[in-house]
Amino acid sequence: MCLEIPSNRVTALIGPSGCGKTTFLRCLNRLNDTIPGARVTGTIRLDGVDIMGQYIDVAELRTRVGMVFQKPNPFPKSVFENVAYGPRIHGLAHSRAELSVIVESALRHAGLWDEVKDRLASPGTALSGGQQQRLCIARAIATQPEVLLMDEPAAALDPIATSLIEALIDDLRESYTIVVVTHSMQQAARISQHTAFLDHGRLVEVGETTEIFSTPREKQTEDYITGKIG
Ligand SMILES: Nc1ncnc2c1ncn2[C@@H]1O[C@H](COP(=O)(O)OP(=O)(O)OP(=O)(O)O)[C@@H](O)[C@H]1O
Repeated sequence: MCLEIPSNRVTALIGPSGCGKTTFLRCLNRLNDTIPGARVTGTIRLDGVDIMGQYIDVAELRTRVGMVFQKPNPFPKSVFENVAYGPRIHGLAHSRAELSVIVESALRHAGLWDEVKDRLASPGTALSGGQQQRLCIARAIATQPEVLLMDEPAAALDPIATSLIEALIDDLRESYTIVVVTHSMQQAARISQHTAFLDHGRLVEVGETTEIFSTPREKQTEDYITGKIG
């Protein structure tokens, strides 16, 4: 079965615990390459090009396909440096002034600028959990990726910080293609337009979110969304 991830939309990956959502997400920017014994079959194409191909530059792939993890993981550096790091190592800025413009723009886009503009030199780890996660999103978008992968990005946050992240995901899809793993079906229904249901390492069904939740085609999907399994 083929999963097409449409651009400028949010695709949610749902399914019972342990069904392989995170593993699948990590295939999309080849993060599983680092796991001994991991083996990938099938084909994953980004803009028509097989990302498992031998000529793919994995570091470049990861700038095109950024990632945000469940637990906010800012670098032990200042707020500014957290966001500046990627653009600097990829040579996206030619001067400190250009770098500042990129950092401000990423922080604005992540909905964090007003809260941190007076503390850019403070450690990123001193921010609240929700702010740290938005900092990680700013860090991910600072290199202008095409795709943003998010692995349960709000799972470690309180309800207010969660709703800020959900609103942000909705804003970001204008500029990025987003794939989100979520444990919460309510969250998938709120934030995504496209949903894929996985079970036991297999893609069972994929479609418009409204259809998956109202009229699933597969019994397995129906059992999951009605709470009979999972
Ligand atoms: N297609 C697959 N083939 C073989 N093993 C797999 C496959 N997908 C996942 N696994 C293994 O199953 C386990 C659970 O996978 P994973 O963490 O990706 O699931 P998950 O759906 O994200 O779980 P959770 O919802 O609990 O976070 C891992 O040990 C992973 O290596």
